[in-house]
Amino acid sequence: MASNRLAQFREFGKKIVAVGRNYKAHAEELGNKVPEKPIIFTKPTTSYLSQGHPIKFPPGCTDLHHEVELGIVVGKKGYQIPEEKAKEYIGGYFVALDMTARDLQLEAKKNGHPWTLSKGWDTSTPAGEFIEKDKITNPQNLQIWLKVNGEMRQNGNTADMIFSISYLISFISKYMTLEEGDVILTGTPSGVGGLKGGDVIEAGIGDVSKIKFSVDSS
Ligand SMILES: O=C(O)/C=C/C(=O)CC(=O)C(=O)O
Ligand SMILES: [Mg+2]
Repeated sequence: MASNRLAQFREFGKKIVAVGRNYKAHAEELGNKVPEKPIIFTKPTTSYLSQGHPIKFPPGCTDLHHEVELGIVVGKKGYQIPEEKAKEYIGGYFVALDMTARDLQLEAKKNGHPWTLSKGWDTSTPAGEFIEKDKITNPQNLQIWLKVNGEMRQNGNTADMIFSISYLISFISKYMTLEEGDVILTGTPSGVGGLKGGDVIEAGIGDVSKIKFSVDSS
C-alpha cells in the first residue's frame, strides 16, 4: 500500500472489522468471561470520524464509553491467510476509538440482540492518521493510552492482546475476504468509562501517533 492517508482508506470504504474482549482485564472489568476464540463484529464505514469534528451521543444513549484501539489497515486482498503469512497483509496502522453506547449495548446483550446500533452510529469510529507499516517495528509491543480532560483512563500494551494481530488476520480471513483498505480494530485494553458533553479525549499509540476529539455538548 502506497502512502495512503485516512481519507484514502475511508474512500476504499470496504469494511471495519472489530474484535471484542481481546484484553483479559477489559473482558473482566465488564463482567465477561475471557473468550476462547475471537469475538468479531463489524461497524459501518459511515461511522468514521476525522479530527476536528465532534463525537455525538447516539439517540437514546446516556452512557457513552471510550475504547481506544490499535487499528490495522489491510494492505492487500487475502482469503484464508495462514497465520505465518499474516504480517504481509498489514498495510499500516492507526489510532482508533471504538465508541460504544454502553447502555444500548447492555440492553442488546440482555435480549440476545446484535451490538450494531450501540457501536455503529455516525461518529462512533473516530480515527487518527494513517501510520506507515515501517514506522512500527513490533505492533505487539505498543503502549496504547487514552486520557479524558488530561486524566489517564486507559493505559495498556498491545503485548496483552489475547489473540495476536497475526492470529486475528488469519481467523477473520477464514470467513471473509480481507481487501485493501479494510480495517481491523483489535480490541480495547481496560479502563473504559463514561463521557459527558464537552469532554476532550486524547489517545495514542506510544509516541508514534496521537489523536484528539471532543464530545459534542449541544
Ligand atoms: O461484552 C461487553 O460487555 C462489551 C464488549 C465490547 O464492547 C467489546 C469491545 O468492543 C472491545 O473489547 O474492544
Ligand atoms: Mg472495542
